[in-house]
Order: sequence, then structure tokens, then C-alpha cells
Amino acid sequence: EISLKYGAGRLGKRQDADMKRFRDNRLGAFIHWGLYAIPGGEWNGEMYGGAAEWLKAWAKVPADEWLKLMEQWNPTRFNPKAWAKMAKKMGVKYVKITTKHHEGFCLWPSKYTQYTVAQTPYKKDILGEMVKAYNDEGIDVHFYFSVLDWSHPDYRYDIKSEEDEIAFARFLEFTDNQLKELATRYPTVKDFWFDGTWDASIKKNGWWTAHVEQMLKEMLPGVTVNSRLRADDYGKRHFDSNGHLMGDYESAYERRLPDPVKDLKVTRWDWEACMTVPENQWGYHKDWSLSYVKTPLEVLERIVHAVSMGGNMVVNFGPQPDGDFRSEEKELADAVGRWMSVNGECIYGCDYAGWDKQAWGYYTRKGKEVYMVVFNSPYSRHLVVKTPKDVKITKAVVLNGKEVGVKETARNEYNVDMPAKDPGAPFVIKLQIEDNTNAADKYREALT
Ligand SMILES: C[C@@H]1N[C@@H](C(=O)NCc2ccccc2)[C@H](O)[C@@H]1O
Repeated sequence: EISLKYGAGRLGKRQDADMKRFRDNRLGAFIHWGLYAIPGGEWNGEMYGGAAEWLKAWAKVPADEWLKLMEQWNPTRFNPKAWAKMAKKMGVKYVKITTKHHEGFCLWPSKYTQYTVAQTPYKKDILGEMVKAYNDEGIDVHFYFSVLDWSHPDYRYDIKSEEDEIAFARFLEFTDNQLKELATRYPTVKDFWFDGTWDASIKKNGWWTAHVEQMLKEMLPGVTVNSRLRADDYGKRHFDSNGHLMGDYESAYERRLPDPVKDLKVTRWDWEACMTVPENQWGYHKDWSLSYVKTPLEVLERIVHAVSMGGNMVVNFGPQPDGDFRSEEKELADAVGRWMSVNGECIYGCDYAGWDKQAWGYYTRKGKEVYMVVFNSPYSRHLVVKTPKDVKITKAVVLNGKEVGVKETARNEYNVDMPAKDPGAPFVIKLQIEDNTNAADKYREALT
């Protein structure tokens, strides 16, 4: 290993109570809300198919013109209590809120910039209202924070001169001040999820990313920080030059997931995926017909897929400029919530089971209980299960339902019966297992 000053601050998974809570929460929601919600993907009468929160870039809008949108920021239908109830009903245990996206507009009244809610017709501290409402419902709040800030004259994409050095140093101090402001004003925040850290300017300042992680952890003991913040001495991101994960969990799975057979390496560390409902829209876009919109079942499968590999999943919502949600998002929250209310025990507090994935779906595990989450029912009406050596299945029960038959068919192989009446929707079978490490071996390997 090479010696690093700004590499991983710790080896292996964090096992303290705050990290266990982060991990056991498993299901979160993203709220992407900013000035970009107002144009919703349309500029000067032209509709842009790219991500709505990047419209400023797609339509090549100068920062001062873009920030004039602040004059229209007045979400009259914003009801933080209703938002929190919707999240509670969906069964999310935490919500990640965009405090400031790349556009530089702050949802809190920051005293380090004039581009904040305080300078809009709405005036009030919208971030504070959200934090209180979610916390009052027992939902943890995580802060999304974009280091990249298109509104700030001192931001630099790269450092190519003394002038760049001096300007970017001012920018990093500005960013430190905003982060300290957030940690001071909202001390119940549990996590900082950094974005907009891919530019060369940040990679050349790995020291600063290590300083930010340390600063936040000193101010808020137990707080978690994502790997996307971090660059090491050599500009390596997420994993340092010795291959060790930086931050507390990997945050590279954005709109994609690790393969349940080929990418089992991710089970060695904590990770959190995030996903959009359309193909690539985080902020509100007027026209969702421009790309495929995932059904609630497709969203649910991604949630289970992540948990089955020891990860968290954050499902994105892009609130309308008026402060209400579009119907597709309300319906999604409702559908996921209905499923979670019956089957959530296979998600919350669960982890990778360590069993070979089968065609019918995914395993999750909590202690000695293994859950089969069935998305594809087989024509054979038998769910094939292969257990690791020395593990036997002793019982199988449909969650909130009846016991189903289990037949041993070969060494460490079983047929678990489908429930009598196919539930017609993804369902969960809870297995009781026995770890018989020194069982008499009654099977003989074939001589070949
Ligand atoms: C969580 C998402 N991250 C932002 C994003 O698009 N990142 C990927 C990206 C990185 C570099 C150029 C374009 C897009 C999106 O705007 C969301 O905030």
C-alpha cells in the first residue's frame, strides 16, 4: 500500500449506532426541488429532453438570467406536513433533500449568498419547515449538497493559474461556511450526500474533501458522509489509491445497480443507490412522456434488488413549482407504501443473505431468518432454493400468510411450494433455517 494523507479515514464497515440506523433504514426518498422546477424542462418555448435540473446547461442560460427565476419562487401549495405524511405512508425511513443543487439556489436563508429562499416571494426557511415536518413523523433527514455551484463567480472547473488558485480557495471557504451553517442550523441532520464533485478542481484538492468529512463529523458526531465527496492525494474518487472506500458508504450507483451475480464485491461495504422514475429526471419536468416511466413494480424490484445486495435505495421525487407532487409520484408512493406495510420486514434491518440468486427473485436476511422475495412465479410451481453447505431449511411461511411445503431434493437443494393461490403480486416467504455445521453427511458426490 502507498502512504496517503487524504485517503480512507477507516477500513471496513462502520458498526456504530448511527451507521447501523443508516443501514437498517434501507429505504429513502430523494427530494429534488429548486428553481429548475419552475421551467420544468422548457425554455423559450423549447422543450428539452435532458434532466430538468440541468436545463440551465442544456439551454445555455447565463447564471444571472437563470437566477431571475427566484422572482417566481412561491410554492403556494407547499404543505410540509402533507409531504411528511406521504413519505411516512410510502414507508421511507429517511428523506434526502437538495439543500443547494448545481444552480446555486439555497432552500435555506444562507447568509453567504443572495441566492436563497429569503430573497424570493416565499421568504420563509423552506428547508427548516421540511426538516421539522419529516422529523416530527420520525423520518430522518439527509442533506444533498452540490459542491459545483453555477451561481458563484469563484467556482473553477480546473486550476490552471495563480488566479484560479486564489479564486477557488475563496470558493472552498464559501462552501465550508455554507456547510457549517447547515450543520449549525439543522443539527438533527443525519447525513450529507455530496454531488458535483467530479471536476478537476476538486480532484486537485483532495485535502479539502477530507477536511469537510472531518469538520462535519466533529460538528455532528455520528453523521454519515457519502463517498462521492472524497478525492485522495492523487485525485482518486470514492475508493482511494489503495482501493479503500472513502466516506461511510459508496454512492456511485446512480440510476444503475450492481449485478446480483457478477458484482457481489459490493456486499463487502455499505452502499446506497439512488434512482429516477423516468429514465433521467431528478427535478420536475413538465413532460414525462419523453422517456420511459417505471411502474411501481419496477421501482419495488430495484428497492429489493439493492437490499438483497446489502445496499440502501433512494427513490427520487421532483416536486412541482407550486409545492404539490404530480399524480404519478403520489400513486407511486401509495403503491410502494401498501406493499411495504405488508412486507416491509424483508427490507428494514435486512442485508445480503449470501445465497446464490435464483430466477424467481431475491433473498434478504435478518439474523437467522432468510426472506425469499418472489417477483417471477415459475411454471413448475416450485421455488428452487440452494442453501450454503451445512444450512438446512426447517420451515417456510408466506409473510402474513400460510405455511408452504418445503421438499429437500438433493444436497442443499429444496423445492419450496408456491402458495396455494398465486398472490398475483410480488410476495415474501420467510424461511427458518438450521445451521448444522457437523451434520452427518448422508449424500455422496457422484464419481465422475
Ligand atoms: C443525483 C443526481 N446527480 C446529478 C447528475 O446528473 N449527476 C450525473 C452527471 C455528472 C456529470 C455530468 C452530468 C450528469 C443530478 O442532477 C442529480 O442531482
